[in-house]
Amino acid sequence: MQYDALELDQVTVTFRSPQENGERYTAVAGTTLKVRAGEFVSVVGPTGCGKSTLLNVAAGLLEPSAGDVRVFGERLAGINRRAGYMFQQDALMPWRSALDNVMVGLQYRGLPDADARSQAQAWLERVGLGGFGDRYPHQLSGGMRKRTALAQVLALDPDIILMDEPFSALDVQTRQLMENEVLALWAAKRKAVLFITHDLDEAIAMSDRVVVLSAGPATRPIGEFEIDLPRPRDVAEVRTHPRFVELHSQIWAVLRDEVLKGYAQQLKKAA
Ligand SMILES: Nc1ncnc2c1ncn2[C@@H]1O[C@H](COP(=O)(O)OP(=O)(O)OP(=O)(O)O)[C@@H](O)[C@H]1O
Repeated sequence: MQYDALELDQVTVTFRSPQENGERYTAVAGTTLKVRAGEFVSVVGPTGCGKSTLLNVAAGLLEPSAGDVRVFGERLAGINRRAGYMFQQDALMPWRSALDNVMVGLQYRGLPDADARSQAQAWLERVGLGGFGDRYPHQLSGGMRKRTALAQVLALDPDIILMDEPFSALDVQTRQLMENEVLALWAAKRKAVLFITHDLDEAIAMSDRVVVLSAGPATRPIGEFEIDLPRPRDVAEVRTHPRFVELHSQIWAVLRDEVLKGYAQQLKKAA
């Protein structure tokens, strides 16, 4: 039997209020979500609905209040060692060069320095940064830092890649370049990907499947769509495909009300 790479089974996450007044906030409720081996799944939902919370649960950084996480059929306890995680913000160490940043995970794994260095260099070349290994993060552009972070994750050859709005801080052109690069790398290695975004166009262009979350509290999936667009895809070109337009309007019909609810909640919180 082939297990799913990742399975969130009836996951609920309840946070205690930071004010210590005993209040609780259920961010995610009874969520079941699966990513098959080699599948690219995006999760979209309104701002603040619980997307990062779900990813943190999948990474094993946050223990669900109820429900289970299974990784290739095994119940997850602690950190998900088969997953690599790419965050919204840069997670590069500012005091290490790009090469040293990519090397560090390999060194932690016990690889001799010379091997770690040559593998890290090969990954930097694959993401187009072969000549930039000696630069420090502050000497790199936003896109280059993202490429370094990508090399850092991919160098560890994880079976599952978790990405939390990794390109949201980039300008549109750099973002599309990065999206295409991720798709090309993914096509070569076919890892399971769980990709979080609030950008529906990005989700459709990249994915095999898009899962729509409801507005919080007690967020849960309210729609799931197979993205049957041909591959390989160019994320800019695929947007003009008639099927893309059709899928976009189908998914937006489900997402729209939730986005409005999410927005109204944000306004209430801010008042
Ligand atoms: N550690 C925490 N303690 C209390 N509440 C939290 C905690 N982490 C998240 N929350 C709340 O849970 C909800 C979901 O947060 P989360 O960051 O998962 O949303 P998101 O969909 O990723 O948001 P965004 O789209 O803005 O990135 C929010 O209302 C948030 O305030």
